[in-house]
Amino acid sequence: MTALLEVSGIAKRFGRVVTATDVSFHVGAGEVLGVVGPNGAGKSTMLDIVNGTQRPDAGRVLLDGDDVTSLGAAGRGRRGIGRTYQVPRPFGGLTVFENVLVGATFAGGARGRQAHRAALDAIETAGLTHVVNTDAASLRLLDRKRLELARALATEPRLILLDEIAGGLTEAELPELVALIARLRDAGLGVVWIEHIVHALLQVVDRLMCLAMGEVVATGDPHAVMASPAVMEVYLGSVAEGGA
Ligand SMILES: Nc1ncnc2c1ncn2[C@@H]1O[C@H](COP(=O)(O)OP(=O)(O)OP(=O)(O)O)[C@@H](O)[C@H]1O
Repeated sequence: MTALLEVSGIAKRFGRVVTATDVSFHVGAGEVLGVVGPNGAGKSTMLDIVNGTQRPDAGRVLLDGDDVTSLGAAGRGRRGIGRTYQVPRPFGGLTVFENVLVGATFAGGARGRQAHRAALDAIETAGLTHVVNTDAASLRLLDRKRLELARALATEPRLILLDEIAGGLTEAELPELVALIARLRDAGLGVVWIEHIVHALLQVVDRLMCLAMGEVVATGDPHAVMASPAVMEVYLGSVAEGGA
């Protein structure tokens, strides 16, 4: 069966910094792949390569079996790849609705009533209806995270890439976000979720991949991956060095 996303043999370097060496993984529709790894492992760069904001030096990105490696971010957005960023940057001075409408229109390519409908659906799915007309600049962090998600959902993606969306949330706020991601998965989206808060990831991911220094250290059953000697070494090593 063709995976929703198939990434194969990706290599990428920035000057002398190697951020990916032969990285391969796949994600199905209705599946959540968690991605862990120390700071600088190449996790965000991998999302950049999947959504087309960075070009790999080698390797291919297939969406539903179609090679999209040569498409830019806009083209991939229209093919169904949505993305959130580590640091939410809503347009201050615009309401939540206006921010999401921008996502639906410019990233999603929708117009008029269709864009309006996509924005409202995304706002409802992300749990932002109560602040739909609030200035985005005044949102608390959890709602800014939801807004980041709603802007991506407004493009009506089939695959959504989440970059540390739980970062900075309180323990009390995490279950809401985890439940929201589970709902996306249950609605049939493929999800790739990079996160340092491993216990949140483990509540929802179907498979886990650990990256370190641009290489896949382990991938598979989430608990087995976290317990594997290679991953323990990555984490104990990075703890010993004062990292993540
Ligand atoms: N545009 C760029 N130009 C030069 N170096 C870059 C660029 N983007 C990323 N890098 C480098 O590539 C390496 C991997 O960065 P990346 O952000 O992908 O790691 P990460 O695993 O997401 O880290 P973190 O968990 O801290 O977000 C780092 O050494 C980073 O400095």
